[in-house]
Amino acid sequence: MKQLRLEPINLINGEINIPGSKSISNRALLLATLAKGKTTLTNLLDSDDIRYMLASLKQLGVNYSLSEQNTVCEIEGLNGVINAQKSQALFLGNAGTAMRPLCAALTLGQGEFTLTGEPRMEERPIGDLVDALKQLGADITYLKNAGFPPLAINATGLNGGDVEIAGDLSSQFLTALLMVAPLTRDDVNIKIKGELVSKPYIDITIALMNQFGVTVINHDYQRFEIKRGQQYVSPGKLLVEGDASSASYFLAAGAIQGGEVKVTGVGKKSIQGDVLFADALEKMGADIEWGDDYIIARKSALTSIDMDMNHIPDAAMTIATAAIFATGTTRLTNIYNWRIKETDRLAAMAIELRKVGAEVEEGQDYITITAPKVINTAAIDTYNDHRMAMCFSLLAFADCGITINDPDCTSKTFPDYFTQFTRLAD
Ligand SMILES: O=C(O)C1=C[C@@H](OP(=O)(O)O)[C@@H](O)[C@H](O)C1
Ligand SMILES: C=C(OP(=O)(O)O)C(=O)O
Repeated sequence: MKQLRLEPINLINGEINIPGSKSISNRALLLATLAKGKTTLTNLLDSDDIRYMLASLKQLGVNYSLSEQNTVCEIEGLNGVINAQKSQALFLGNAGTAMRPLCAALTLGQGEFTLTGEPRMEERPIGDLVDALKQLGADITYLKNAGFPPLAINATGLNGGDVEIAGDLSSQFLTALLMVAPLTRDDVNIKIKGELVSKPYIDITIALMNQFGVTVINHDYQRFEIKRGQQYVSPGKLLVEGDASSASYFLAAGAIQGGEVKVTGVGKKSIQGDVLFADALEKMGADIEWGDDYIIARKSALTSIDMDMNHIPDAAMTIATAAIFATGTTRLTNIYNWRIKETDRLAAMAIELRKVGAEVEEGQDYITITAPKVINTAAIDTYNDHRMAMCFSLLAFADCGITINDPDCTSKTFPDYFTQFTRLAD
């Protein structure tokens, strides 16, 4: 296994233009496919999760061209649903933002499809989405375990109408349902069962649907209405914002060991909820400056926080490792769904934080972290989870440095993360 040794970093400084948002890239690719007209996406993310979406679209006959760096994509919209003459088997890695939306989108047209993924994808639930799509007439079969990929879809189009969907495991199910709703045969009225998690991701979905000309009426995240007869229309050009979750590592770095770090491509005008990570960091004592299109974090003494992190589950992992550099006990709550992401992140985080000497309490849906008096160096296991690798890079600010096992797992969302991180430390 490859290992990356990060020697102690005494100062981190400078500016980084954050690569495109994963959440926006994959949503925009799918909406551009369904839309009328040609869309040019700029600052598209070039990473595994986006490659799975792009490869699937190609296999489904969507015409697009990519620039040399894979960051500009011109897509010819289908002006409607995806149909396939012969059955198609799509492999979607471990990309939730490809698996869930494509599962829904493929039920809209005609054809036979199978959706498969990496072993971990087969442990990540999709039953709540499948149940909702079945209420609208979808024919979906589980090929291994009920409630989980791989799936077989026999598509004949979706009826509209009233539909209930559980919201308490993942917002991606609702995102997928919302995106297909305008292309069903009737109005769609969605009722959320249970408390919806990760709400800001629904705001991203609705904002992008708006940019493609479709209106969603949101009744306080409990009911959503989508009127029939709406059509996705290309906005022409669409600039993908920098990824706010990816920005979190650099902002935390600035707060712990700046100098100052400026992230560009994401700022106060962002549609991504993960920019609220900067507020959480500020609560810990960081000196934060906001611009329309940038955020700066400067070094300050950090103290612990006790915070509900349901709205920023991905960036919350960065707070967990930043807590090693804060006084007091940090408590991150309402994060049950960390357990069903790339790995069981609550278990993995607890094990790895203990390796560096932290006192950790792992609850079913929370974690508390007390920094050690002396931080130990360790070889951090990353569980094929890009965010485990990236958030533990902050341990390079300890006097003893850190070793990251399998650092290349960042390819899911940020292939050259460690090059960029160490560049700012030079
Ligand atoms: O819709 C999205 O783009 C995402 C939603 C979140 O998932 P959950 O809704 O499952 O928390 C987040 O963790 C994931 O990285 C991306
Ligand atoms: C949960 C994540 O990914 P996915 O889109 O596969 O759910 C993540 O990127 O942290």
